Amino acid sequence: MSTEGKGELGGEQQFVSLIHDRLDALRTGAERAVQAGLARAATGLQARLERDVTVSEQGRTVTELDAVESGLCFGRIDFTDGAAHHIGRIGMRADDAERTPLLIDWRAPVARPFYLATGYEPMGLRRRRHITTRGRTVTALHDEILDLADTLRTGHEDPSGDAVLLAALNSARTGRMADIVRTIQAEQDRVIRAPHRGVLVVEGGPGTGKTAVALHRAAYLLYAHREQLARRAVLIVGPGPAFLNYIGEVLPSLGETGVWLATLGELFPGVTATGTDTPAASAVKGAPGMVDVIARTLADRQRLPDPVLEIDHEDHGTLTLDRETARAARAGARDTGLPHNLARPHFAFRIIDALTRQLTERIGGDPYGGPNLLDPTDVAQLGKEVATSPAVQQAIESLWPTLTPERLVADLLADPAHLTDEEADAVRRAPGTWSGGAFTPTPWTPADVPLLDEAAELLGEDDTAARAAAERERRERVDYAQGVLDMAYASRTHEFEDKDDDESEILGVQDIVDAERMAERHEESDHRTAAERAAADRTWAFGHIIVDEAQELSAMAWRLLMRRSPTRAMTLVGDPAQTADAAGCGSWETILAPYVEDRWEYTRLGVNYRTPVEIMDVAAAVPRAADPAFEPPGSVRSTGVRPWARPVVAQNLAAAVAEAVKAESAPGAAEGRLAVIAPRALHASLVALLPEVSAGRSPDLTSPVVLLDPRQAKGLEFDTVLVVEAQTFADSDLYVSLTRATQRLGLLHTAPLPGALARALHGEGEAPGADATDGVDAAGGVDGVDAVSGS
Ligand SMILES: Nc1ncnc2c1ncn2[C@@H]1O[C@H](COP(=O)(O)OP(=O)(O)OP(=O)(O)O)[C@@H](O)[C@H]1O
Repeated sequence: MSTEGKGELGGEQQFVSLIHDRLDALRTGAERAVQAGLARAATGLQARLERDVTVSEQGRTVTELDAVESGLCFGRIDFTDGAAHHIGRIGMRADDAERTPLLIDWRAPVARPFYLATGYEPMGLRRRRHITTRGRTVTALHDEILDLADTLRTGHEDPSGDAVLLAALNSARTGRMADIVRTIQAEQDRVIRAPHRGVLVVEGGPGTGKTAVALHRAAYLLYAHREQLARRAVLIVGPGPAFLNYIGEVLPSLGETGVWLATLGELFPGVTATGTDTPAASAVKGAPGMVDVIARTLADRQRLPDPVLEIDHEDHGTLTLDRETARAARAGARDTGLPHNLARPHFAFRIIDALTRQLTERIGGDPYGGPNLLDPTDVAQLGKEVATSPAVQQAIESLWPTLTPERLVADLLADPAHLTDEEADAVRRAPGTWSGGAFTPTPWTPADVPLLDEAAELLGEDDTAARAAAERERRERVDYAQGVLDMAYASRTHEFEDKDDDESEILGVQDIVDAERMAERHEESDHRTAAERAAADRTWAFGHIIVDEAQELSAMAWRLLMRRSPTRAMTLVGDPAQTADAAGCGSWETILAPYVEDRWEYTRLGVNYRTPVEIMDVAAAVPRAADPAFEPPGSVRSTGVRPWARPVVAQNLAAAVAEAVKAESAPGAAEGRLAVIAPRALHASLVALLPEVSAGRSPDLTSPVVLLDPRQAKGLEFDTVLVVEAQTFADSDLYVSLTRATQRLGLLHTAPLPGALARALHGEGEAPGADATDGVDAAGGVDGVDAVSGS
């Protein structure tokens, strides 16, 4: 056996320094281009356009290059045929004539053996190397020998092949999710690189990497289908603002900034959903029956006179509109099949026509039964007068009002019809409150957003005025562009003029671009990314949609998402055992059948990378109580630290939590971040005793101690978790809360814990202390050992 390890670290250091120099050069180039662009006085349309495009594109490049700096190169694969590639966050080429590849993008097909090769299936590899860096310094190498006949050794061998993975999993959390690009596991890689078309469902228990995989899949899809997806944008839907903050850095660290991360509550432009619903309200609002309820509420707004409507026409006295005439007009408008606001002119036309006939009859009617005395011009004039009469317009508005989605849904919630009494009571709410002469609208909730979207579909947007304005603007741009072209023609060079135009090979700008095209190009100079434009457009069709915690979405939410995904290119990740929302939609079959029937793929992730086995054994007792066959995903780690539980008397609860936080933050306990997960009703009292804590709707997760309610904890993770009053949590909330810790878990409770959980904590058969005692004293120190059971 020989060793080629001498100088291996030095060799890799040389390479890493080289690619960082190259990164610097690329960044400097982009920064200079931005500076030069900003300094350039661009007067013409074309020049302005070019300048703006350069500044925004190069600006984005600078941001992207900055973000991939850390851990730029993390791997190397050596093939048995002597070829070798370094793998990194982005692809880079040398600045030579051949543009020699330096660093291979982790998403490139050639990088795949880095993630998939095994001793059994080496995929042509002799060796896989993990390169660990701090800043620009190489600090460690871990080599796996995949060609068993290979006797060369480097001195950096990692026989188990999981040292880098375990180091990543054991490292202290930062409050921001990190990418897993260095250690993607084979089952995850297959999901990440699955075909872009169609619906892919990825199911897996807590900590199996569903979120990580979803994010890396977005980056992969953008790499593999850049042309298409950069234009149509990728949307990732996550459960809440705290979660989006938590995952916000992953995609930039992979060099991707063009993905829109949003909660359901953000998917209706112009509406910020800051309100919350009771579980009963969200269940009613999410049910599929709401489609019918909204449609019927809208139909109610298309009213009929009862029995007649008297219209006081300014010039011609009272006109009467009877129920039958209005009904015929309504039927005609409905028969157009157009949305409400677009069908309104059809209704109005029929009403105006009927009223004009009435007036024509009154003014020109022959009492002896002869033909009407008015000629067609008089009738047309009368029609005009009727149509422009404010009283007539008002009558039409009262029967077929122009509606906004906000108006329709607010009215529905204020006075819910077509629901059972119980459902109506659950959702009923005032549109707002008056105070000191000012009206404050009731905030929208996330469950309102799909209702607004549904209403918007039924209402349609009367965009006649907007389209006319857009056409006016376009004409102005064309005229301006024509002016620019005329000037360009007038100022063409003498040489050019000396030549016969037809034969000339020198093309002027007017030869290659006409005014229409130039105006279009100006319009294209909307420098927002596709993701930014998509965020502002309710009708945007996304190139791909990824839904995290997909099990939470209601039937109404799925309707909204499917509208945004006409091609049905979607990745849905979730875990039915963690379903918390009462409106959560049940099985994947139920969710997907209306949209794709059974044409969807299903895959499972089976390894838990987050929660050590000691914690998972306890957490699994919760779903197992309802389903004895329940099997959690197998944990990849064990810490030797058992979760603890401590009963406390109610009046001491906040003090006991503060004490536990202190003890769990002391040297010797886990480093990193600690979360207290407690019912919202306790937050005020806990905040009072935890001065350093970050709490609220979107707490700062990078703070050492964070206070969350169980719903906010969804998708997050911390080194240490303290669950307070677990016995009050719904099962799924409890399961989620218990599976958030990477190192240590403690429970504080003022009443007995659910039996199955207590037994798991205390060891089978041992009854927990049901009566609360003063836990602070009884705890006898929070050393990670259960003070109650004494285990
Ligand atoms: N291949 C991997 N390499 C390193 N870390 C990983 C890997 N896969 C997952 N992890 C880590 O495991 C933890 C759990 O991952 P993630 O949050 O994606 O799981 P999840 O399935 O979405 O969990 P939950 O459903 O409980 O929210 C994260 O810290 C993630 O970085």
